[in-house]
Amino acid sequence: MSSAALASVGARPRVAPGRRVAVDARRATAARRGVSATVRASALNDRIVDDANAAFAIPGSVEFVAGEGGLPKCVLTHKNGGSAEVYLFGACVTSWCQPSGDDVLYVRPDAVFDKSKPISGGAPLCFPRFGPSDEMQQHGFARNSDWTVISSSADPNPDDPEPSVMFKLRDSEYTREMWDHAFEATYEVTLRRESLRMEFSVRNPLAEERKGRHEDAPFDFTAAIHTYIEVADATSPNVFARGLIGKNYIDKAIDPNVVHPEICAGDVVFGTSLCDKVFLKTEPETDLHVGTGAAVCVENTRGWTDTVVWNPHETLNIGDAWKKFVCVESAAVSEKIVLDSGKVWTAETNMFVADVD
Ligand SMILES: O=P(O)(O)OC[C@H]1O[C@@H](O)[C@H](O)[C@@H](O)[C@@H]1O
Repeated sequence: MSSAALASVGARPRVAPGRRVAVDARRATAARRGVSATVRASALNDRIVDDANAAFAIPGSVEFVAGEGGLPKCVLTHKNGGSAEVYLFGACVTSWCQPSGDDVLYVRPDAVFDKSKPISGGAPLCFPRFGPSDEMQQHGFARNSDWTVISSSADPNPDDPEPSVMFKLRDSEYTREMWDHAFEATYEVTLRRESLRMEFSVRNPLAEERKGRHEDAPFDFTAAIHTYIEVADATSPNVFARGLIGKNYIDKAIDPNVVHPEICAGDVVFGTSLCDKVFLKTEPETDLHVGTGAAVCVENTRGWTDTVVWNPHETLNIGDAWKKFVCVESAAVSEKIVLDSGKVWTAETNMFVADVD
């Protein structure tokens, strides 16, 4: 060790031995608390998995297991070998596998499964705000909340069941701190032979159902299913989104508050810079050609009005992983949805894979 280094070690402020012990003791207590909080969280997760299995498991079709970080997730399995996985945290679909085992969805390498932030990947649900907001976190609190399971089924045909699970989220102290409205949201995910169906509903309950909580009043919201789709290489000319020509779009990479949207003149390609485009009043179907001779078709069969296409390019700290996905998002953002008391708004997305070569 050089004398300069020795001098700097010696120059450290001295801590009185008693104080050091106190600090160490506090650290040890905090560490013990951390450990017992982790143990408690893990016991709670196990109980949620057990309870969900007891109430909603359907052998061979619907099962609940501990996923990444021990978080509870639902696994839907189709007789044809396909499967889908949905975390109760955020009601986030993180996987949709074809019978071949290929996953259509993409989970980012920086995704964490400890509830410190939404799951970054799969198909996070954005509600009651899409994008940044003064009232709450980006894309709303739904993807940051624990949803509960309320039903499952494997109807309609026992010989060809379509496994399905439904989740519910209601207002809580946490949500009302940001958005002071009573609401009930449900989200149903169904694995069909050829497709994945996601139905999202929001209900504004009547005051009489919530004694003393609130008065009948409308609320407004925006929403989206923020689907990450895996692609071969986003920089390839064979990777593009089709179905948006002639639609007005807001280029958020340039100005999210633009007044006069541009008109889409061709397929949407990626690779040169951030792509963050909100296409307004779109047709039901947008096809993402993923560069393998297949396209993932995102069909907004009900409710959704708009389509967002996002590829971050190098704006995230995820190395080259930005080349592995493109988001095609079913959205209701061009006009806020206004929902009166007693009314329900429903939107449905159906995804399927098509050969394009
Ligand atoms: O990192 P987040 O919060 O999941 O958001 C990712 C992106 O989501 C897209 O839907 C938005 O259009 C982008 O502006 C945003 O950056």
